Amino acid sequence: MSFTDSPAELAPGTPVAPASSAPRLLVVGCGGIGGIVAAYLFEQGHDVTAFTTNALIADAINAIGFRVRGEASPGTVGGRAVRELGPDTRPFDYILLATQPPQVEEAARDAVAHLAPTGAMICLQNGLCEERIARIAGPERTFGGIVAWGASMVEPGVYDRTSSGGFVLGRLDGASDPRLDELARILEAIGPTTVTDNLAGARWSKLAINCAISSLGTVGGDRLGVLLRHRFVRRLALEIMTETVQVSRALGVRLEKVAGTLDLDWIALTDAERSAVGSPGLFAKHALLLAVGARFRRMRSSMLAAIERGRPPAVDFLNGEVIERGAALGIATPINAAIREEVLAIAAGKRKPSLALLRAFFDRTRELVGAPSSMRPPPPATPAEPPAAPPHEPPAAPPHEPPTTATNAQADASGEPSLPAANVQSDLRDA
Ligand SMILES: NC(=O)C1=CN([C@@H]2O[C@H](COP(=O)(O)OP(=O)(O)OC[C@H]3O[C@@H](n4cnc5c(N)ncnc54)[C@H](OP(=O)(O)O)[C@@H]3O)[C@@H](O)[C@H]2O)C=CC1
Ligand SMILES: CC(C)(CO)C(=O)C(=O)O
Repeated sequence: MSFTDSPAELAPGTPVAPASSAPRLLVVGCGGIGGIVAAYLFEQGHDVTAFTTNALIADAINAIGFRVRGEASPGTVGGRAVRELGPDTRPFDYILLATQPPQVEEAARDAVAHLAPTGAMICLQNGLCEERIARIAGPERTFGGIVAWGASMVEPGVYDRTSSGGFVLGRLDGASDPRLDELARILEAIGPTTVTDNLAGARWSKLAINCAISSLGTVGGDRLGVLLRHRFVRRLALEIMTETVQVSRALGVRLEKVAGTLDLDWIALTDAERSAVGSPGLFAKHALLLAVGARFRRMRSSMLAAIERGRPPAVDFLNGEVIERGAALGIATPINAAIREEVLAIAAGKRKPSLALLRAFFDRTRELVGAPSSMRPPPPATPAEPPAAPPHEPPAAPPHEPPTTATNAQADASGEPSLPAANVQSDLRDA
């Protein structure tokens, strides 16, 4: 592939082929995701440049390298981070955008001059950012890259991979593209990577998860495992995901399973489940979320991390998208709207994230959903459950046992405290 000095947008439908020589890769943003992606790419010997606007991060990486720990970690990887890209920089074939959503358009505008005419920018952001980037780089040069694993930057240049998982790549128009296949082969070193012809379906499924997990994680101020042990948190997650699924269905989106297993269409609450408690279906959904919480227990909301670093939260790119698109379609999204307000209050310093704050949020929002509270007072064997209890009791628990996956909560490779099976059983009662 030959590079030109003035990369330009491709006309729609222009056939493109991957670079015939080793592709040049640029990672923009060296926080949790970008730092780990860059570390793996350096480790694999790719032609990669890591770019950050943050001097502390660049200095730490340039002094010691990328220090990665956690799931399948490569350890410390030598590599450099730059804070400037000179005009003579050779164009890149793939620019992986790894900023938070509020900064992604600015980052793309700054980087687009360095994108090869036949290259592509990859949105690693949660939300629906591809549409924004396509306006900057052109739809032919915009790929979605759904990140199905978790990461945190614990200090500049020090990264914690909080779960395994890979990527789902795709184009907005769903077309096949040899560049997607090439990129998938490159990213496979980080985790299993698939190419989808239904990017919208995969994006909306991930959006439903982030609207719940990232926002509840921000208000609750803790890791996923701790939060999802609480029935009221799972109930909120189900309500937020249900609203999101309803909007996506109205938009005609065919939802994809997340990581090939988590089926958002199935997990969305039925009308009966929204207003009643104690059905076997609801019990199974709680069991699934409990299993997800056990499997991904170390995940921590990147939105909470951004707020802690004094950055704006991505909530308008997550719940905000659902609220806005729902309003245009006449679909009510009261819990998404309420959690957005709560996140903004935290970002403004008016509230501090905590489990008690999340519990108060749950109690306050019961009237919005018109559903009876499904929470009975915590059983004595579950000390983690907060004391505030709704006044009335739910119907008796369904008779059957939760799926075995829920009790797998004890299996733990990370050294994090695990959830005893007895607690899982009692916690699932009265789902
Ligand atoms: N963390 C996770 O587990 C997951 C995250 N994601 C998505 O990945 C994205 C990144 O998340 P994460 O890595 O955790 O976020 P971080 O906040 O840890 O990292 C983002 C980094 O981008 C830097 N940055 C901001 N603007 C620019 C710019 N214009 N050019 C270069 N760098 C810039 C920030 O600098 P500074 O440090 O100065 O703020 C920060 O270091 C998010 O959009 C999130 O939606 C998806 C799945 C999982
Ligand atoms: C890892 C997860 C799901 C946790 O909220 C996430 O995507 C994020 O924080 O951005």
